[in-house]
Formats: sequence, C-alpha cells, structure tokens
Amino acid sequence: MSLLIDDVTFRYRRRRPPVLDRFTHRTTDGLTILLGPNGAGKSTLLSLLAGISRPNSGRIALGGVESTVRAYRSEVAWLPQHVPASKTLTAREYVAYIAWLKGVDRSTAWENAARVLGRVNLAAEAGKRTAHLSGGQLRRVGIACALAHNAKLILLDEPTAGLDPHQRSVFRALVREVAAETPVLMSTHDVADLAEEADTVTCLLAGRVTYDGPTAGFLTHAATEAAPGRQAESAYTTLMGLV
Ligand SMILES: Nc1ncnc2c1ncn2[C@@H]1O[C@H](COP(=O)(O)OP(=O)(O)OP(=O)(O)O)[C@@H](O)[C@H]1O
Repeated sequence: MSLLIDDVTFRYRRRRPPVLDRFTHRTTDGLTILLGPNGAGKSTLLSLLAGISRPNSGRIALGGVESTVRAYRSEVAWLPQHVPASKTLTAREYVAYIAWLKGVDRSTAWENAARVLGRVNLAAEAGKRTAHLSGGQLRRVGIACALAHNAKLILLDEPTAGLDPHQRSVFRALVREVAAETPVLMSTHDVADLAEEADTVTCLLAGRVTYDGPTAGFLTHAATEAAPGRQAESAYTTLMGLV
C-alpha cells in the first residue's frame, strides 16, 4: 500500500523557516531509510506521517486515507525516538495496551504482545515492569509495540539507537523480515549498518530532499576511492555536501 506525501510544508512556529519545505515522496514497498544530520527534520516528518502533527500545507495519504482522518492513525505504527517507560505496566501489558489502543481486541492484543516480544528477544523480560528495563530493552519494547497490530505502514524513529551490537544485528534481520510483509520507513544514523539493507534511501538536509531513490542509485554517489564497506558512508557524505 503506498504512502503519498504531496508538497508538504511544516513549521513549528509561524514566521519561522519551515522544518519541511514542499516535501514530496511516495513510499514503495520494502524498507526505506531516512538519512540526514541532526536537525534535518526526520523526526518531524515521521510524526507528521504518524498523524501526530498536521502539515501546514500539502497532504499525506495512505492507500487513499488522509492523515487528518481518525482511521488513518490505526493504519500506521510509530516508534517514537523516546519510548516512555511505565511504572506500573509490565512489558507484555505495555505492548498489549498499545495494540488495544490501535483497535486490536483484548485477547488478540495479549497474544500478539507475547509473540512480538519474542521476536525482539524479550520473552524473558515480558513480565518485568518497563520502568525496570534497560534503555536498550525499553527500545526493543517500543519496536515490539510497532509490530503488535496489523499496521499497513511501520514508522521507526532511530530504532537502533542504544542497542548493543548483537541486538543491532538481530534487529537488522527482523526489519528485513517485517519489511517483506509491510512497508517500513525508518530514520537512522547507522548509515554503514543499514543503508545496504534498504530498498530505498531518502536523504534530508534542512527539510529538503537531496536524494530519494533506490539504494543502488544512492551508492553511486560514493567516492571512487571509498573502501569496500564504506560506500554508504561515502555516498552520505557526498549527498550532505560534507566534502
Ligand atoms: N517541538 C518543537 N518545537 C520547535 N522546534 C522544533 C521542535 N521539534 C523539533 N524542532 C526543530 O525542528 C528541526 C528538525 O528537528 P527534528 O527533530 O525533526 O530533526 P531530526 O532530523 O530528527 O534530528 P535528530 O537526528 O537530531 O533526531 C530542528 O531545527 C529542531 O530544533
């Protein structure tokens, strides 16, 4: 199902320069990664796509459903950059609660929660209160929340931040598996780790697109002298005007 972002402009305050300036994009199936330096507008874009904020102009629609319509939010799963812990809810209760809020019935939400916690390697922590989990474990609870209902689009805001190297590689395998069924749009600073996994790359710089297309095309921006395994970083550096 395709996501249309048509000529979207967004500013946090009137008379301030826009954070996103006439941004247009149509997501394809599979995994799209969103790259850009700090402050480029990646989280802002994802919160617009999650239906949390509204564009000042332009439109966002998923399979023809506009982001301003209530039904849109239950079609989209969103992992924000900061996952708030709960003092009272266990990991399983937390994930089940999010699934229920997205419209899954109680017993299915409870079953789904156990299944997706297993997929993010947290089965052993399912009964622990989220406030007692480590930062990386809480992040994985957030990823589980994004998988716990039948979303038509999954948005992940820096999902690998704070994950240890083993969990990063578990996550890479998981995201490939998930993206084979449901389109995933994910912001990341892990250019080297993730760019080569992606089907599509979108580069943002100060709210404008510097590249939007297949990963193979992105990699052609690498310097000819870039070492093997460093092509993605080199392409990023070129597209961000850092050389
Ligand atoms: N709530 C807010 N109010 C005002 N300005 C904001 C707000 N949130 C973000 N901004 C500004 O919008 C711009 C884009 O921020 P955003 O968080 O979208 O960038 P980002 O690409 O996700 O950055 P990072 O890689 O550091 O997470 C920045 O200049 C930031 O200061």
